[in-house]
Amino acid sequence: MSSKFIAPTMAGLVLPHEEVSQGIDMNRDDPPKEFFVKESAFGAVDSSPPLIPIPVIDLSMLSTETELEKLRSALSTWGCFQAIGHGISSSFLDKVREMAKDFFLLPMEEKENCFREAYNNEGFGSDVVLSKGQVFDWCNRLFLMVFPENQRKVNFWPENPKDFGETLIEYTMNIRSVRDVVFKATAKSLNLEEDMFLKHFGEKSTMRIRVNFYPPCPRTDKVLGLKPHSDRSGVTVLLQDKEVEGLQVFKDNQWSRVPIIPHALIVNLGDQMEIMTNGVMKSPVHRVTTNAEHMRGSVAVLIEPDIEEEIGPVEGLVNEERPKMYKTVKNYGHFNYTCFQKGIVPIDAVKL
Ligand SMILES: O=C(O)CCC(=O)C(=O)O
Ligand SMILES: [Fe+2]
Repeated sequence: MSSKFIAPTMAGLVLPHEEVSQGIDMNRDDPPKEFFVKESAFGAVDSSPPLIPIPVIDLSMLSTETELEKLRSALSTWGCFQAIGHGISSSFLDKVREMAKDFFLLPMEEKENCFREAYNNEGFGSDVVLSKGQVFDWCNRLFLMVFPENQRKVNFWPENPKDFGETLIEYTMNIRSVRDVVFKATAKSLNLEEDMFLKHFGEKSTMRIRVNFYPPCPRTDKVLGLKPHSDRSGVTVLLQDKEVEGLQVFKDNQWSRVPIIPHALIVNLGDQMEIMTNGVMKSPVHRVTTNAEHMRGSVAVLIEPDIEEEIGPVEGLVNEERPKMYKTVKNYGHFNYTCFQKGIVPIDAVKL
């Protein structure tokens, strides 16, 4: 029914939707007002708040009590950390970064083959338009299901760069091993059975990839690369740009810039892990600022439970002192999407 949309671009950015982009003077230097952030509980756009480093965890040391305790503390305060000792080579991480950049730098005619449909987020494009007055992100993304294999929509997969698909699959398989290590250690740090989270995520746990691309933006004071949000996933593993900063995490009522550690992967808990841990561990609110001179890229792998699995606080984390704080939900991804359409914060809607 809905056909692929062809939107004009501004400063190398595909604009969200024909309806939005119509009437915009493409020769102006300023981004359209639809990109200007509004006042919110998360304060103004500030691209240089304090650089308070998020914790660094060595995944190869998680067999020690000290590192396990650091993990528990990181996830119950920040909800995220920089993972080192993950076993993926720096050269392979660089290859993934290059592959993402090469795709975005292709001429628009080549990227058109991957354009998403108007109301579906799989494929390449800008924000899906969900409501009137929506503020748009200064970001284009390529969003693809990688696992389970039978759910891949290969018609959206780039044919160029040539080894895109192969690299993407290899990278996601590497991240699956990172997931297993993190889930087992997280369970252990909470005195739960080691396979607790892996079992709940199920055999058909999904892994989607979101390749984010932020072109330079002339109004860094008004426009965000990505608005404040917490991830809907169970856990997100993020490969940051090696040179251009932009990610910020909201903690204790203030934003902190996340420093670049070139070889690290950022592990970020999503809402579904906050629910499963009965709020012991956090799904942090984060955002991305823009940069006036440089483009920035990032590659996020979003790991979610099988949509048939019911997700709720796990046994062992609900007791008299800590009663059940979240409802049990199925297909949180869909629930999250409908909340956004109604302007509701998804995680708040499942709190008891
Ligand atoms: O680009 C980044 O650093 C963050 C991306 C992100 O938060 C997301 O894709 O959900
Ligand atoms: Fe995110």
